[in-house]
Amino acid sequence: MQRAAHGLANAVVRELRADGRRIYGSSVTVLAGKGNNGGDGLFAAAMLARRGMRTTAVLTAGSAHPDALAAFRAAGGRVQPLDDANVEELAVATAGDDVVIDAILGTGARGGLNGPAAELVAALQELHPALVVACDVPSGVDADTGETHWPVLTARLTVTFGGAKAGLLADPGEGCSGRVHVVQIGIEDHLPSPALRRLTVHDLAKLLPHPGRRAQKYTRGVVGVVAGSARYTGAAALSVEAASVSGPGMVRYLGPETVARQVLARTPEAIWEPDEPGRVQAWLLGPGLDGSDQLQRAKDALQAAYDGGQPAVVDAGALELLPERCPPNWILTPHAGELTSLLGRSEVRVTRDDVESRTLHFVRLAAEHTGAVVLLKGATTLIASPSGTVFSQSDGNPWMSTAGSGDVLGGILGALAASYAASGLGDDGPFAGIGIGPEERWAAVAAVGASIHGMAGKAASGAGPTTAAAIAREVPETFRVIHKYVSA
Ligand SMILES: NC(=O)C1=CN([C@@H]2O[C@H](COP(=O)(O)OP(=O)(O)OC[C@H]3O[C@@H](n4cnc5c(N)ncnc54)[C@H](OP(=O)(O)O)[C@@H]3O)[C@@H](O)[C@H]2O)[C@@H](O)CC1
Ligand SMILES: Nc1ncnc2c1ncn2[C@@H]1O[C@H](COP(=O)(O)OP(=O)(O)O)[C@@H](O)[C@H]1O
Ligand SMILES: [K+]
Repeated sequence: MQRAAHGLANAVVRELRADGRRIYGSSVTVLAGKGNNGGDGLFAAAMLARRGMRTTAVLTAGSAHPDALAAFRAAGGRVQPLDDANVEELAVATAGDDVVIDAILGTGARGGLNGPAAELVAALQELHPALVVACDVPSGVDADTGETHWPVLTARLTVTFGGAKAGLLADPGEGCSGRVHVVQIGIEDHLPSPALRRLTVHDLAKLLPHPGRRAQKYTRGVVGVVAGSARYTGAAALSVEAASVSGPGMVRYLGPETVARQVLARTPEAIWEPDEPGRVQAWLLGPGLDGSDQLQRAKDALQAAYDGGQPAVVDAGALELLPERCPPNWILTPHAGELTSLLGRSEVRVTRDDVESRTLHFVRLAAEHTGAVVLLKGATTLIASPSGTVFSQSDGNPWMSTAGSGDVLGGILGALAASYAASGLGDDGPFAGIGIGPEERWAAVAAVGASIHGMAGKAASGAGPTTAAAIAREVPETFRVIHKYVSA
């Protein structure tokens, strides 16, 4: 607990300094519950008091961790028990402080806040405190699932102990957590392996396909794309362009001539396949499909992938064409609305709101039911393997929620699937090197794609508007940025 508190106090100090604030004389209020989470918060506040901060503890449950409370008092902290009568007064006072530490509930919570603690947090959320730091997990967020019991005080920083909890890496919990800082407290060897895995740029550097010296286009992987229609020409143009710049040997486009002309005007490297397509190592099926001809092409391609054992990235309109059970090297890419329909196909009746409030649960369920990798798009993208592993990537920014952004993701994924299918995901390759087992490799491939898409989008956006086309154009530079980490 001392290590955790120390890590928390240090993180508060760093955050204040980064804001250009002095530590001495600044004010901090810790909202302390009665369990160990409150204990961590009180010990941390005692350390901050000894560094000259003006400290207040609001005890939200009447009692508090006895040793931590004693340490806090001994360090000169002021104690304010919360009750029905003083909620408003304490909310206003707390919101005026330089720092608020949320240490009401941690991993031992059952359900969310209630009574005066809930009222205090709801009032504080409205008052927008300058800096909120959550202890271990924002109170009200389920540490195991990311499901939230409102109200929750949105943190700028969550200081968590031992390892990043799943609830900090899946929405809506991630949306309440701000940046996540992990403090090692010496119990890591005894913790179960984390339920969610996030690939870092160092992982990507190891995993990205790299053409060997004697590479030629057919050894690097060919991706077949069935996308677009007279109505949604752009989806074809964007997904083919994105596929083409994501490192395959070649892109074959299947679709009507009118659309193909526009696709080729943008990406002359692509090959139009009016009739029987040539061989491919992977498929991208679905962006912007409309009309029976394109649906038929997607159906035929899906059948070819099924029979030939090729990976297929299945998006948008093609999600309706899936068989009941998919091969484990297929990657389905629904957004929350499409996941709702996908689950409906296996008799799981949910609304989009249900999916958005339990992202981890439903993405896992969809992978279980379909047998495929399911990539749920959103601010945080979750990728569930049918084997149970879930990756969480959050590399983009909200400017990426723009029409066609998903088509670009599809193109990136299709190209990567072709590259990996051509080079093999081998037993002793880079995936094994970073502890990714054979049964979770296609999910890892999808996570690589989601991460590249996010990084490219963030680079294209900076901190302002961007377009899907700009995201695609940023992909080659994103590969170069990642490759710089190879020797780092
Ligand atoms: N584990 C470790 O190795 C380490 C753990 N560490 C720290 O411990 C934290 C976990 O501590 P914890 O187990 O004491 O639980 P915690 O989250 O403080 O709250 C539970 C308390 O609140 C109560 N309560 C429950 N639900 C409630 C609700 N809805 N509304 C109101 N009250 C509710 C419940 O009381 P009950 O209802 O059972 O009487 C209980 O007393 C963890 O997040 C981390 O900060 C670190 O020090 C590093 C090492
Ligand atoms: N708030 C957000 N922050 C970061 N990325 C986002 C956000 N919202 C959406 N995205 C990303 O943008 C893409 C949107 O895809 P999709 O919903 O299929 O849109 P479209 O069909 O218009 O292309 C996804 O990759 C998703 O992860
Ligand atoms: K907390």
